[in-house]
Amino acid sequence: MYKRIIRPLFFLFDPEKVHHFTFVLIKNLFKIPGISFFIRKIYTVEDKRLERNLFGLTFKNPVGLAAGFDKNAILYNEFANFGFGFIEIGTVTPKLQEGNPKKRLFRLKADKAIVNRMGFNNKGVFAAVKNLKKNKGKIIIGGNIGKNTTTLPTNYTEDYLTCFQELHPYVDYFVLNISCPNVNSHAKLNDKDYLIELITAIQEENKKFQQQKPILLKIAPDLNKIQLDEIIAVVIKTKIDGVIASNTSVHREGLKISERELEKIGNGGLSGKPINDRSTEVIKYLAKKSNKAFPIIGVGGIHSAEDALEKLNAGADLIQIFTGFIYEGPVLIKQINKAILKREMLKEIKN
Ligand SMILES: Cc1cc2nc3c(=O)[nH]c(=O)nc-3n(C[C@H](O)[C@H](O)[C@H](O)COP(=O)(O)O)c2cc1C
Repeated sequence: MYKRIIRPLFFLFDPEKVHHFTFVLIKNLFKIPGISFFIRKIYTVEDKRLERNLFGLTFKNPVGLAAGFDKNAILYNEFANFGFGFIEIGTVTPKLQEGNPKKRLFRLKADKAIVNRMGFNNKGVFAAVKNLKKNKGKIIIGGNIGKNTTTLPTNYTEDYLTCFQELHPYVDYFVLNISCPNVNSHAKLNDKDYLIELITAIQEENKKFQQQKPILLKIAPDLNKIQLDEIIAVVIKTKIDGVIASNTSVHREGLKISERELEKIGNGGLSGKPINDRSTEVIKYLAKKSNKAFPIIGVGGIHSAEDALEKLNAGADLIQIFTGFIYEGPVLIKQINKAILKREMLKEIKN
């Protein structure tokens, strides 16, 4: 139904408008009595063998919704019914920001991909907190945090700290987003010494709370081996809880879309099928080189159960989807969970 009717209809219109329209539609759909139960029945796979214990949290299953989809924490209660094991809200910044001028979101249909240069458009951390106070407690929530575009490099840490302090009571884990290709001035966030300084400041703040929350680092898929080695060194030195690999890519190799069309689209981060292999390679490298010293959340180009299993085999402990959710629909979550369950059952038989 999704791929035959809903997707072709949605794909006739501007992607950003469709995103907002879908949010209104889902919000209203879930006002119908009994709909949560019905949707849960269709999409959820419940089985103890899908559970994952990481960072002191119990995930009902390893399939999450990646950051950027529910930036302002509007639909996480509703999305919880689609079978996800966790949902990451954000990226939120201290102050509301409009992001880059429109048009800034593009479908590359032949490639099953998206290019976006949204630029951290969000309503600010206080709006997110207001929405998170409505949490019905159905699912693990991650808070992905960043800095405002206009913030001076001297105040980056302050921005991350503000988001961290405000969100702390309302999310289960944190992600420091240091890898968005759509906001300039990320150079400093690639600097190893500054990264250690930032992580340490956030960890110190974490200690002030009665219950400490896990903190992860979200990295780009475009890092070379030297840069990945640096990330490993930073993670080990700071003992940060884990890494999310990866964000969108600035590369454009191997796409089916014509050069002319690509030029018309312009800058932005590429997501979806074309970044699948690169993201898996990054996960594999991090896991192998570090001797699996820290948990990894694998994201980037998962459009099928096979893609998801590949990420897990490469060393991911959990996975997230974004572009695949748009192209394949919510059934993808169920397909992945069923495939993971099948794998667990086979393991049991072998043992
Ligand atoms: C439109 C759009 C907006 C995004 N916004 C964010 C964001 O705000 N913060 C973030 O960490 N990642 C963001 N991402 C990156 C995704 O979370 C994910 O890492 C990336 O798209 C790769 O996964 P995918 O191929 O399954 O889409 C965004 C991606 C897209 C397509």
